[in-house]
Amino acid sequence: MITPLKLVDVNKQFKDGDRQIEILKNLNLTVEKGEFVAVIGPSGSGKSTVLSIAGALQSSDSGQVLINGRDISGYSDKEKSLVRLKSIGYIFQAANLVPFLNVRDQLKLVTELAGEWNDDAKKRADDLLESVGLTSKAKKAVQHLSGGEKQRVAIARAFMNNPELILADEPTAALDASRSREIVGLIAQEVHDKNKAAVMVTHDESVLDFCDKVYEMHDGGLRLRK
Ligand SMILES: Nc1ncnc2c1ncn2[C@@H]1O[C@H](COP(=O)(O)OP(=O)(O)OP(=O)(O)O)[C@@H](O)[C@H]1O
Repeated sequence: MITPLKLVDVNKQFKDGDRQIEILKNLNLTVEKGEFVAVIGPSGSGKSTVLSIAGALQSSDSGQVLINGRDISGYSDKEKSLVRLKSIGYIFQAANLVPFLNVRDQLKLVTELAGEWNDDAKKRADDLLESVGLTSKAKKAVQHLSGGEKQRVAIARAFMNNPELILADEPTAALDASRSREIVGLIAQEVHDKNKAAVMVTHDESVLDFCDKVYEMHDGGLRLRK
């Protein structure tokens, strides 16, 4: 079985004035198919940095980043953008939708970019909208949706290109408690039903019961919380 995400001895430093700070130190993380993993930890401990390295949005200084078994560390920008488009679905704190497009067209857009807007994709868009409860709003411009509805569109969009890996950075930050559980429940459902791998960065302890494993940032690495 191919492992969707494996980080091996990843290091990352940032410049802080004239000194270097080590944010990630020999960090290791493996996420298998069907696994929904949470990463928690104090502000500034490096959670978003882990996610953006796993998502080919920034590079590590050293170590391996294996997406579906292939080390992307040495990939060109063009190769990395292909991995981002086809193999990874992103869900951010703000849903980051295109305001003037309707709900269904948000899903169409990412698949058109991948050159795959065919009959299968159209069916997948409709199935995904149904699974997040938005069939009746498919033609509505997203600027008129509530925060929770926008986040549900973002979830459907993240799954649209059938990526093996889903990365979510504080997906509930803008939502109240009951909407937060609804949103994370939907991510868990998609991950488990479709055998995807997902990593969610969060500070929201009330949604951790949806996750199969919870890791805490500790001294630049990750440790499993019992
Ligand atoms: N591009 C950058 N240049 C310099 N420093 C950075 C950069 N990106 C992140 N940092 C620093 O690295 C540290 C870790 O940032 P990161 O955003 O990963 O933390 P986090 O755990 O996600 O925090 P939060 O919970 O507040 O979002 C912080 O001190 C941050 O200021």
